[in-house]
Amino acid sequence: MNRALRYGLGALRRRPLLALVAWSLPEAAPSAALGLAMARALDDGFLAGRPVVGLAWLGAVLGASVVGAAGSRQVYRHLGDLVEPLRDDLVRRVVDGALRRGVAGQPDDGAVVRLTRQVEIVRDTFAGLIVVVRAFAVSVVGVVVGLLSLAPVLALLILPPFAVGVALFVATLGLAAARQRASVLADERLSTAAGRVLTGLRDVTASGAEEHAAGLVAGPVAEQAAAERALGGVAALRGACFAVGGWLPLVVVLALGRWLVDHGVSAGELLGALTYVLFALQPALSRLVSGLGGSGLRFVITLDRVLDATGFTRTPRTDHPVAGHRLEARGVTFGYGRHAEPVLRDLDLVVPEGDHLAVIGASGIGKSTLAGLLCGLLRPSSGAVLIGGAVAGELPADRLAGLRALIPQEAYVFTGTVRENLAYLRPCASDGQVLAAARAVGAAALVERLGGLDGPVTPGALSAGERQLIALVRAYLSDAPVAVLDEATCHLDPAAERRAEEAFAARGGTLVVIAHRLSSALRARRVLALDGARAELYDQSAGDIAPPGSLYRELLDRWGSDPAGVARDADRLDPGPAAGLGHGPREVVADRARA
Ligand SMILES: Nc1ncnc2c1ncn2[C@@H]1O[C@H](COP(=O)(O)OP(=O)(O)OP(=O)(O)O)[C@@H](O)[C@H]1O
Repeated sequence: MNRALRYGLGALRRRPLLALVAWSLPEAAPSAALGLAMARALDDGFLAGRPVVGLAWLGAVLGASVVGAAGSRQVYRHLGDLVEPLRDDLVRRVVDGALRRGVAGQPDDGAVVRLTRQVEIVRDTFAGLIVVVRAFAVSVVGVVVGLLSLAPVLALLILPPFAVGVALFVATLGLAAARQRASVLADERLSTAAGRVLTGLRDVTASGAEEHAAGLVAGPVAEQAAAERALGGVAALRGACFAVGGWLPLVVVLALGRWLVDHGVSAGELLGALTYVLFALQPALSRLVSGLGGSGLRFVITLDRVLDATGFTRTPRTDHPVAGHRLEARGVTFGYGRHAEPVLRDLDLVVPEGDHLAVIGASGIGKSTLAGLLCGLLRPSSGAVLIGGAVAGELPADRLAGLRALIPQEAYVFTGTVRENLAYLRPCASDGQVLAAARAVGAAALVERLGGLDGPVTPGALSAGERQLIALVRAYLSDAPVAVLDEATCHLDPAAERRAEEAFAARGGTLVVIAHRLSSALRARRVLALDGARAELYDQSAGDIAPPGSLYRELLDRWGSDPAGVARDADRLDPGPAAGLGHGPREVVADRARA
């Protein structure tokens, strides 16, 4: 099935769909009543010399219309519940795709245009499609019920040719979509070719290159003309389908009129049957043909383009089987941009549940990149990153957020109360839980200084270290079993850093620390050392501390180790050029938080 259609069908939520179907049923009443009331009005009323009875039957159509209108009113209320989730999902994909490309060094300047134009087109055409298909189904159900109540023989004469017409039309849709797409592409090619020639018109005239210029656009013009002719052929095919489905039933009933009357079908029933064809089936088929042929094709083609632009491969499943929170990188290679040198190459790593892993290496070696990959924010160029056995980058955002909390170097703090900032990832946390988290991480004094949980937070008035403390409490408090600290304590003094890290280690779950100081690495159970070419893993709990010649040993020797975990700024992990590992020491701001 076409990708866009599959996506559209996948976006239909069961509950709003059922509500829509339920409220559509009353709408079938006018279609069902139409022919039936005509037949009775003629047979029992006007032909029987009882005009009042005839008028009463006609009045019944009005009554049925009121019932149908009440249903329609509800239908439009529920339409939004069906359409808006599709729009939200597309907006999320477009933004997600644009951000991913931006992060990967391929900024997407057209994202906003796609967001505002193409997504809105998809939303509108999707709604139009639902309305058209639903109205068609409602009319057909009404007519089938009406015809069967009127005279089953009439149903046998009318419904088969109608069904053939509909089937033929549906069969042409694939061809129509292909030709419509070809026409759009031909149109784009022509615009490009004409644009090039027209912008150089002065030069073309000056150099007498009219013929050459005409030759440049002649091909695209011919292509566009052929595409339009092909579309004309599709329109003719549609006309033929309508003739079969809309007019053939009428001809059949008229042609067999005499025979029908001889076999007991009354004049009123004949009139009723013709009414069904002319006033219910024909309009329904006509709306379906123009609706599917117009907004339906527009929906498929525009949605296809949006999905292409967002790098869509398949609808994210909401039932990803996540078992636990073990992190795993399998042969991961990642580079920022298709032609950029990979930052990480063929990395294999398993972080079991409950592990405390420190990642060390020179500045710019790829530690933050690894953190982004493990957290599902970046997708590997090749290989896979798994969380709990599920591909991290394919997990829905809310699922991912429930599994891991990433605290970056630049802490995000927003204007609001202290409570809002601290409990952002767990809004239902009690005051006691929030304060306990603040105490554990070492932010109790900061909370007090800010005026308690109801005190105001003004981001600009906080130091970098204070902002980090707030972000740390926020992540500590979250339910996510995996915490990834990406130099999240670099603005704290060593003692404050130690307290925060120890709190996270004691919190339960997995802790990954992109280490800023050797003391951080020494606290971890395992250490992953990166140097671009190598990735070495050491198990400190097994006494496997930095064997001679190892990367880790190199760092320890150069800066001096602190096995007792006594923090000093001298142990920061930013080797200078002398180390042959990095790009020079960065300024480390020892921002002693007022904790
Ligand atoms: N968005 C990006 N686009 C292009 N290149 C990037 C991007 N982010 C990082 N890089 C490059 O990728 C490499 C690895 O960067 P990364 O931030 O992962 O290193 P790091 O080890 O965390 O460094 P630091 O310790 O300085 O934070 C660097 O050369 C960096 O310049």
